[in-house]
Amino acid sequence: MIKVHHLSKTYGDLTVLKDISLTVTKGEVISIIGPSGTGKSTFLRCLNLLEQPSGGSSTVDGIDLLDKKSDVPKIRQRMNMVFQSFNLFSHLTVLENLTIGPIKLLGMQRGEAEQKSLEILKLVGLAEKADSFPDELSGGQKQRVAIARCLAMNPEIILFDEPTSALDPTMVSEVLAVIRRLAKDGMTMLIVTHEMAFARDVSNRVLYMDEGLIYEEGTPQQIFEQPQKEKTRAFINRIRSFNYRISSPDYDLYAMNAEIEQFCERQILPRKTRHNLLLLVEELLQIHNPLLATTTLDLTIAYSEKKETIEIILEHQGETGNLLDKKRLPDELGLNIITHLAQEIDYQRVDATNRVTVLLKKD
Ligand SMILES: Nc1ncnc2c1ncn2[C@@H]1O[C@H](COP(=O)(O)OP(=O)(O)OP(=O)(O)O)[C@@H](O)[C@H]1O
Repeated sequence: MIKVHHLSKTYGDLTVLKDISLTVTKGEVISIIGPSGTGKSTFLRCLNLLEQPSGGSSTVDGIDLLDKKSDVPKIRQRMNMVFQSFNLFSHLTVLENLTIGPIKLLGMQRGEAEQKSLEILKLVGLAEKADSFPDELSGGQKQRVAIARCLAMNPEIILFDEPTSALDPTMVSEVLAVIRRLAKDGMTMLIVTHEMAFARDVSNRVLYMDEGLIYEEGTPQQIFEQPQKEKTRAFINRIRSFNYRISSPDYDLYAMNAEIEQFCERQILPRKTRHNLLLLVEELLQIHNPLLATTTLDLTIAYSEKKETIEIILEHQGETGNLLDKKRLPDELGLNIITHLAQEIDYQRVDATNRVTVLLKKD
């Protein structure tokens, strides 16, 4: 679908992309990770010609992107991009933001464009906001509109440039849930992201970029669990999230806590943060303990260096239900401790999984 050969990009004396080669096939979901300033965004921008590559070649379904005669608007329609900063038209309603592209660029009739756009808004959970203006929406909703607008152009590939970086931590999950849904529906996507837990579970391939190259690539398992090269290892060690599967009510709490302590050490977290994190995890597990008789619990602790946030995610299959719901608890003692330590608590049902996400309060 996309074939990139020896692509390079320089700005004056600065070589940002040295030599990038990549083949993307239909239905692939590829996450691009790596330290800041290593050219991840530049690479995406070169792909849909927001930046002119300095050398190499790049084709989409055989169309040469660097051929001056190629139809750039058409290329951008097929390979549409979602930006960090939403880029919505503030003077247009949500629906108009979606219909303007299909009407003006694809020549679609207004009625058809509106009908299709409403269906897409439903898909991203925002049908009731069709007549709102972007300023009336939260950051997460704006980004979901931006994704819907991108879908309205009926792209074959979507390029996401750090779609959650401009969002408050509490709004990240709603946007990631929409991208997950697209992945499930088979959309081909390239996603530059700093959300490692997400990159790990949504992608079938992960590219680690450094030194102007795709320094290492592999399955999420290979890149996150067994990176082969020194720089990848160092990067992953810095950002890696902690995962622990608990499958019995008699699980070894001490062993798990020791691993969490080790993880905190690697992230160089202050002692008070470690203490609060352990306490929060303990209380959450206490409340969820009855589930262990019938199902497993997946615990993830994700530390974002960039945002300096720690998220605790507890996932379990089975019936829909939020165990942190006051009405379901015999007493509120544990919940009070959790509420005291948490900045935000969120419950979602995603793909038959119950997911509780708790953001640890900052010191
Ligand atoms: N238009 C430009 N002119 C000059 N230098 C630029 C331009 N755009 C990007 N750069 C430089 O290119 C390098 C790579 O930037 P880029 O935004 O692609 O990195 P990144 O890996 O996406 O970083 P981050 O994760 O922080 O977004 C940086 O050093 C940046 O300053």
